[in-house]
Amino acid sequence: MNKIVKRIQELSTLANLISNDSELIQQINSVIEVMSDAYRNGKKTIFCGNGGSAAEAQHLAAELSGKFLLERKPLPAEVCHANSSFVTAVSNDYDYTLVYNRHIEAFGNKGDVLIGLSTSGTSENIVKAFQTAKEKGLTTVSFTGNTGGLLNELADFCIKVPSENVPRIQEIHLLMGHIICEKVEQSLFGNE
Ligand SMILES: O=C(CO)[C@@H](O)[C@H](O)[C@H](O)[C@H](O)COP(=O)(O)O
Ligand SMILES: [Zn+2]
Repeated sequence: MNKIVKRIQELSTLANLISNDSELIQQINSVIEVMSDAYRNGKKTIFCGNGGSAAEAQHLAAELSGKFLLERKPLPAEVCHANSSFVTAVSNDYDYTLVYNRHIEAFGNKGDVLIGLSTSGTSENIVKAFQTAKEKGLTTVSFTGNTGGLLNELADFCIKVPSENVPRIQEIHLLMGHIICEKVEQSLFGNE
């Protein structure tokens, strides 16, 4: 089969699989409720990820804090890697695995929601951030691949994409993130 067609079909097969996964759909619904409640209580969302998942994290944060589908007020959302001076200083003076953890120490507050995107679920900087987030009373949500890795046990909600294919998992993460942004926006501003 043509490689291009094969890749497209991998994604559509995976999307089809999760569209029939009632447990996963229920988890997405729970995350929408948790985030909407957090915003109603004046809290924020913090996203984190590495590599392509860092780009997805900041993409989703911008949908909330900038603009998505509705005309409405901005919702506070940020990523752990946006300040390059902070990232380089903490990496240089301490360790890269502590960067996101330190961001949560500095900016995470009880009732905020931390969303970590990690295909393996084992990225050490995300794991450490989740440990600190738990101690500080944030609600933790992970988007992972099929096993959930270490984040499966650590996160309050671990949404596992049933695949080991890193780019396809990331593409589904973005789909789920977009759905969550749409529904949170709808739940907070839908009747305005
Ligand atoms: O975008 C990609 C692969 O599609 C890469 O940049 C990928 O995100 C990086 O290798 C990450 O470091 C992988 O981390 P994780 O998903 O295991 O947490
Ligand atoms: Zn990529």
